[in-house]
Amino acid sequence: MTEAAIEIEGLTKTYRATGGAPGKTALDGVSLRVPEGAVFGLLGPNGAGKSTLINILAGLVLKTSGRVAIWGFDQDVNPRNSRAAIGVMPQELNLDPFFTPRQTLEVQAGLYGVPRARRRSDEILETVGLSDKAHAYARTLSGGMRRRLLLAKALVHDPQIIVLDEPTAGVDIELRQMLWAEVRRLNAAGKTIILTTHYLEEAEEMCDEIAIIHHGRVVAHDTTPKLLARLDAKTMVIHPDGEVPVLPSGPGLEVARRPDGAIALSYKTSQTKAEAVLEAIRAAGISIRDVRTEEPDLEDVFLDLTRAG
Ligand SMILES: Nc1ncnc2c1ncn2[C@@H]1O[C@H](COP(=O)(O)OP(=O)(O)OP(=O)(O)O)[C@@H](O)[C@H]1O
Repeated sequence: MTEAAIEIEGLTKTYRATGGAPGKTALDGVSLRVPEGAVFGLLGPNGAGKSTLINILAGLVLKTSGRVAIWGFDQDVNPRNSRAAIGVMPQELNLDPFFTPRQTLEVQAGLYGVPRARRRSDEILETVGLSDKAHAYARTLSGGMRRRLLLAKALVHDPQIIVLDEPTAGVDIELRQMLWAEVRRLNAAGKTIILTTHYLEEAEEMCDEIAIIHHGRVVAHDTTPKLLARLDAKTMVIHPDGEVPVLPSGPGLEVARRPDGAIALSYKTSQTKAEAVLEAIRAAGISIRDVRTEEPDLEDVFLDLTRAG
């Protein structure tokens, strides 16, 4: 088994009641292991507890109970080392408006105790495409540029683990591509990546492993292919040659007409073989002009797990 980049055991967080608002349990016994070198997706509906979890990892929110170890360092025993091993690109675009990108990175490097000789501010600005803005005030940067700068900030102390909290929410295609290319590059260089996203297609494409959080609990955690295999559902879509007065039928088959004239036959791959589906089509006297299959995607898995409640 690969080493764990992050190990979380029985993590809970209850925000205290304030000014009339009741207390809120945002994390309710979360246990997770993020393997070294993974691109790990943290998914969940709004309010599921993702930001709370990330903020605890980043040392910005205090947990109520449980254990968190980052790069082998227990947060309670070794807070400095565990903080040094992780860099977080937050969701909010909060930057000091009077610092230039270069100053921002230098200040961040100072906070993390990176010696001058080992600072790479110019190189990092180049990587995120901000070299020409190195000396512009942060308040003059566009939203996309601020996001690039936040990523740059997360990289300053060269952490082993990089957390990106919804990095591509509301960004244009060019920036999204740059961010994903950067994630791939960092991962190829050996970094462990944790990201939250609302774009399930992206999680499906980018992540080796995915955990789905719902109401502060982990409701699923698996490799992406295994998570997708869970639904065990397939749909065969055929375009018939000619009229189809009677739809095919058979055990375990759900059959429907589509508006474009296609016929969709859904079945569970564990119970029904494709051959049996084809047999049902032939038995109904249908000749097939065209056929394709549809498999469930992450969105189906996600909805299946989070729909109830
Ligand atoms: N500082 C706080 N005080 C009280 N409750 C909070 C606080 N921060 C978050 N919560 C509550 O904890 C729960 C989890 O919030 P969190 O922000 O972690 O969810 P999330 O999964 O990141 O959601 P989103 O995708 O919308 O960012 C929510 O019910 C939220 O209202």
